[in-house]
Order: sequence, then C-alpha cells, then structure tokens
Amino acid sequence: MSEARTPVFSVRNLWKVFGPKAERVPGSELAELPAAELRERTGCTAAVRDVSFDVEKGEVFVVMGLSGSGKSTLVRCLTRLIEPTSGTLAIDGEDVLAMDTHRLRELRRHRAAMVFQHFGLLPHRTVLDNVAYGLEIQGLGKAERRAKAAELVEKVGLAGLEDRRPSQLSGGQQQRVGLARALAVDPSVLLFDEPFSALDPLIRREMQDEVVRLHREEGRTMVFITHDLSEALRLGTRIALMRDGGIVQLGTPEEIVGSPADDYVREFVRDVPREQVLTVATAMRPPTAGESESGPALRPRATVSEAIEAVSRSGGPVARVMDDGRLLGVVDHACLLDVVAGTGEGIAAREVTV
Ligand SMILES: Nc1ncnc2c1ncn2[C@@H]1O[C@H](COP(=O)(O)OP(=O)(O)OP(=O)(O)O)[C@@H](O)[C@H]1O
Repeated sequence: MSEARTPVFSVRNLWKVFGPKAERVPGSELAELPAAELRERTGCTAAVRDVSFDVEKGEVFVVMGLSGSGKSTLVRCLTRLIEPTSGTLAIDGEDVLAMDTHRLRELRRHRAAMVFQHFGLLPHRTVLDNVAYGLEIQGLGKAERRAKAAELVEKVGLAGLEDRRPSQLSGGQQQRVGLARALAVDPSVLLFDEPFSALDPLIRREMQDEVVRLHREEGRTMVFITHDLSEALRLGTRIALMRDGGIVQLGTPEEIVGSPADDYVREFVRDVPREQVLTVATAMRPPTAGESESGPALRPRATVSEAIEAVSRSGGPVARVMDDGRLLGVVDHACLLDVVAGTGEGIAAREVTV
C-alpha cells in the first residue's frame, strides 16, 4: 500500500467487553448471545462487538447511534483511553496496541487530539493560555506558543476575547476554546465526543458550520461522535451507524438514507428529507434524443432539492447533470419525485459512476 493511501485509523475485529474475564467472550459462543443474555450469564457487557473500519485521511468519520450503542467506548479505544479486549488497531500504519506508555502519551498529545462535551478548560487561565497549554506541554518557548495560540484564537472566531477566563465565556465560546486548544498541536486527527450536545440549537449550528469550514479549508481528518442524525448527515463524509456495540451500516449520508442496510436503519432515517441528502447523480437517467442540448446544468453532487428548484425555475422538462462539460445524465420531474416519495429503485440499482 502506498503511503498516501494509508488510513489514519485502521481497525479490525475490535472488541471491548466490560466485566469479569472479559477476554473469554470474543470469538467464543458467548459472543453470539444477545446483550441481555450475555450480561445474565457472565456479568459482561460487550460495548464494542467485532468492529472493523478505516478512517481515511481528510474525511469526517461520524460514529452515530443511540445512547448505550457503544460510540464513546469505540472512540476511546482508538487512543487506548479504554483498553480494547481484542482486535487490531493502527494509526498511520503504526500498531497502537504495541505502543508503550511514552508512545501512547505522545499519540494522545500530538496525533489524536480529543475535544470533549465538557470542555475541560483550565479555569484560572485565560483563553490564550488555555490554547497555549497544549503547546507548553510540547515544549515550545513562551513567545512562540503565545503567537501560535493567538493565531488559533482568531481562527476559531474568538479574537478580542484572549484575556477572558473560561467562566466569562458562553458555552459555545468555551467549546471554541476547546477546539482551538485541540488544533494547537496540529494533530493528524481530531476526535470529537458529542462536543455540541450541551449547546443550544443556534450555537450548535454555528459550531457545526465551524467544523464544516475547518474540514473544507484544512482537510482535517476528524472522528465525530453524535447521537443526532441531522448532525451526522450534515458533517459526515461517512457515517458508521452503531447498534448494541456493532456497526449496522457504514456509508456516505446518501447511502445510509438512500439504501438503508436493514429495517433498523430504515426506521432510523425514516423522517429524513430525502431530497436534501440524495444527489442528482443518484436520481438521474440517461438522456433521450434532444435532451442533451438544453435545460439547466447541475453538478453531480447537487441535491435533489436543488434540482427541483432549478427545473421549476427554468420551466423546462429536464435538468442536465454535467461534470467538467461532460453530460452524465438528466433528471426530469418523475426522477425527482421518485426520490421525494421514496419510490425510486434505490441507489444500488441506479448508481452511475461519476
Ligand atoms: N466502565 C464500564 N463498565 C461497564 N459497562 C460499561 C462501561 N462503560 C460503558 N459501559 C456499557 O457499554 C455500553 C456502551 O456504552 P457507551 O458509553 O460506549 O455508549 P454510547 O453510545 O457512547 O452512549 P451515550 O450516547 O449515552 O454516551 C453501555 O451498555 C454501557 O452501559
């Protein structure tokens, strides 16, 4: 595998079982038991069950699921804040389970920085010093770390508040300090544990925009835990949907909403406005004679909702899906309505390579 393609995290057959003699569960017939029966017979809880995935460089990998599905345990296993029971785990190709204490500390400080829901700020330090803290433990000189911290404070939109203490900030502002502090060490991956769930909806939205912006501008790799489906759909390059410790589906927002893997996922995404998630690349069909000449042009990533607007504004029968001047297909009223009504053939049947 070439270096550019090495995943940031590579996780295979990972288990975390809490309880007495936990290591006897993975791979045995106990592993097949439903959660309640396993608990009854052994006193153990399988918080993470045989999970495998890669986190690719530059993606926002969302871990989503209801309370108790195993999200926090899984993400804490990635830096061994929780020790996995079995399986393999690598960061940038390096075996995390083989790391000694020193190397692990280095991993958590420099390579995989965590942003928590409870910001974990130092109450007696100013905003600037809280951000500089991560650099202090890295051994940077005072002037250098204050300059770098000031830059980051500005980046997360807190310029002017450098000298305040955390208690003098709103929840959203405190969360921005936490984010700036995590960014200060320039980690290869940022891990977010439900960072915005305590914030009110407007501030939460602002923070989500901040994550989208960071991702777009810096291509940061992020692992983001949430139990909120709309947050997952908004932020995720891919989403791992967890249930009872296992991943029931891993895919793009469009795949999860357009082709749910089973009834559980289908129920989970039932109320999602499909036209806002599914793209014209999914909805389109081949053009018939004459259709390639006119009609508004859309990018393949345009949502069905945007296509509906374009078609209705143009008054014509179709919109064309174009990529770099190349016609990929067209969408007409019927294709678009199929998506809204959920009566289409589904992504798998229709998928067109773009
Ligand atoms: N230290 C522990 N000892 C025993 N069981 C635990 C421990 N930590 C977590 N669990 C159990 O593991 C399962 C997964 O918990 P986890 O906190 O990972 O879920 P979660 O999806 O992050 O939930 P939430 O959204 O509520 O934070 C739950 O059944 C939980 O009770």
